[in-house]
Order: sequence, then C-alpha cells, then structure tokens
Amino acid sequence: MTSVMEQTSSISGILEQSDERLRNAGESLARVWPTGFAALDRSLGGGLRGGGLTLLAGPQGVGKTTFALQLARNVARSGKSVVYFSFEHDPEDLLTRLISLEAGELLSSRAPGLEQIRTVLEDCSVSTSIEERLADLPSGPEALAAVREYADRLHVHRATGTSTDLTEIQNTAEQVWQASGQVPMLVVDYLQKVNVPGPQTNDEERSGIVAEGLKDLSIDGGMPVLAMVASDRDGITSGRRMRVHHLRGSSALAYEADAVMIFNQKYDVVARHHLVYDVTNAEKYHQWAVLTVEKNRFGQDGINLEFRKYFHQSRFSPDGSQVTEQLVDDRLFA
Ligand SMILES: Nc1ncnc2c1ncn2[C@@H]1O[C@H](COP(=O)(O)OP(=O)(O)OP(=O)(O)O)[C@@H](O)[C@H]1O
Repeated sequence: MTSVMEQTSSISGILEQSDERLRNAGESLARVWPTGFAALDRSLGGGLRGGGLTLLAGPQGVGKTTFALQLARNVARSGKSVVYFSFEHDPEDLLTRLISLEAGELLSSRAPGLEQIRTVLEDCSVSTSIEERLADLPSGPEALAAVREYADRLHVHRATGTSTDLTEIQNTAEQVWQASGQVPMLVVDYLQKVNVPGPQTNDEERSGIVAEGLKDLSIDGGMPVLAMVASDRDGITSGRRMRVHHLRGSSALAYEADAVMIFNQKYDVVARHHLVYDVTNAEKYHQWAVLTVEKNRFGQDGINLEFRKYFHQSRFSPDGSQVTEQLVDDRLFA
C-alpha cells in the first residue's frame, strides 16, 4: 500500500516532476491527448486530459461505441497506447468495425460497408486468411494495412460484468504500461457494467463507486479515462434530449467527472421551426449527431458540436463543427 508520505509532494517536488516530464517525456507522458476530432479538440483545449475522467453518454444506438472506438483508433494512430475495456462487444467485432472505418476513410462512398466486410470475415464455408478474404474488396488490403499500423498500441480487454472490477482495470492498465513503456488511455464501454464487489448497493451508489475509482486511477496514472454511461429510462424517449440528469447515478457521476459529453440524434433536438419551414431538413438531420460538452472542468462547457454519421462504415466524419440551429430539450410533436 502507498504510504502517506509517498502520496504527498511539496510544490517544489511537483515543479521538479513537471519539469522532468516536460523535458523528457514528450509524447509518452503528454497532459493533453488529442481525440482526432478537430472540432472537439478545439472545444476541449486540445483534447482529453491525462489525469481526467471524461464521460460519454447518449441514447441507445446514437453511436457511442462507434465514436469511442474511432477516438481510440485516432489516439493509437498518433503513437500512443490505448486499452479498450469492452463489456458489450466481442473483440473480433471491434476489429471488423476498425477495418470498415479504415476502408470508409480510404474510399468514402465507394468503400465496402460494415455488413459486407462482416459477411466476408464470418464466412465459415471457406478456410482462408483475413488477407485473402479482404483481397477482393475495394480498399480491403489497404484498410487491413492501416489497422496493422496501430494494432500493437490498441489493446482490447474483453470485460464482463461478473468479473471485471476496478482492480482488474487497474492491473490491465499497469500491464500495458509496463509492456509498452507508455501510459495508456483507458476506454470503458461502459461504466455501469464495471463489477462492484461487496454488498449490493443501488445504481446511484455503484455508479459513484466506479466513477470515483476511475477518477483515482486516472490521477494516479496521469492517464485519460473515457467512460461510456447508460441513461435511465427518462432519457431514452425519442424526441427528447438527453442531459446529464438523465444518466443513471447522475449526481455522483457528474460530481466525479472532469468532463461530460452527451450525444443526441440531431433530429431529436433541433427546434421545431427548423423542421416546419424546410421539410428536407428532417432527412438531413437524421444523418447527424450532436455532441454536447455539458461539463468541462478544463475549459468552456455548453458547446454543441455536430458530426456526420456514416454508421454503415462504422464511423463519424472526423470534421465536426458547431451547431448553428436552435436546440431544445423537448419537442412536443413526433
Ligand atoms: N451495417 C450498418 N449499417 C448502418 N447502421 C449500422 C450498421 N451496423 C450498426 N449500425 C448502427 O450504428 C449505430 C451506432 O452503433 P453503436 O454501437 O456505436 O451505438 P451505441 O450508441 O454504442 O449503442 P448502444 O448503446 O446500443 O451500445 C446503431 O444505431 C446501429 O444500429
């Protein structure tokens, strides 16, 4: 166990540590980790913070996993390590999504879709390698090569709600750190699935315990932690905007987090007049998601950014921008 004196530093000690980090560490101990989504990085003052807990929430199917995986890939591509704790998705499914994302970025609308890539990779009637299976798909080999470039730095931990607790997350982060020599970014998909041993507590308490543990982990390791969060029932109604208070265990979560970002379907949150006066807008808005930075301990909050969805290629456009339309919490018509 860490002694009290090991945990306590004078300002001169901290000055020395910062000086050393700034002189030597460069990329490996960076304080700011760009997400690779330029509009978001501008809003967050450069990116996610080492030592900071960021929450990502949104209704089911809005694209949280797609966004978090793309962000993890961007970080790994920039040369840093990432551990993705996946409670919901099989690692091979994440690999398929990454190949699809790379193909989409390489060939845009001419790229094969996620379904096509999945079909080719899951075909049990042949026994051929991944290379051979992707060889005939447009940009298939190039997409695989793109994944291989960062594959060693992007780690997927198959997590389960019955066994993966904060200790397992910490141990895994330490192992990756030791093996790679780099502080990793952690992605937890998703927070309420992290196992909390001991007597059963309610949702609010459990979320608070996990959020506090992840926050401590991020501070102790100087690493950014991005955790996805599920909503309670109120927040998932179509036509209603999800806000911080809709998160399961919201008060504890909002207290612990340094930043809270919430995704909503753009169609669900634009003011009615944008839909009434131009009917073509409705179709357009379905293609976009709005990411709101609701809390930001390191800078400005209340920022609404929009990102174009290409879910058939398992990706968002990396170019987002500020939303210009008026947004509302409740639109009282379907
Ligand atoms: N091949 C595909 N073509 C088009 N859309 C797809 C395809 N596969 C998945 N999707 C959609 O992509 C969206 C984003 O999926 P993602 O897993 O990122 O959502 P999520 O917000 O993490 O959802 P959940 O809360 O269920 O985990 C979903 O709405 C899903 O229906």
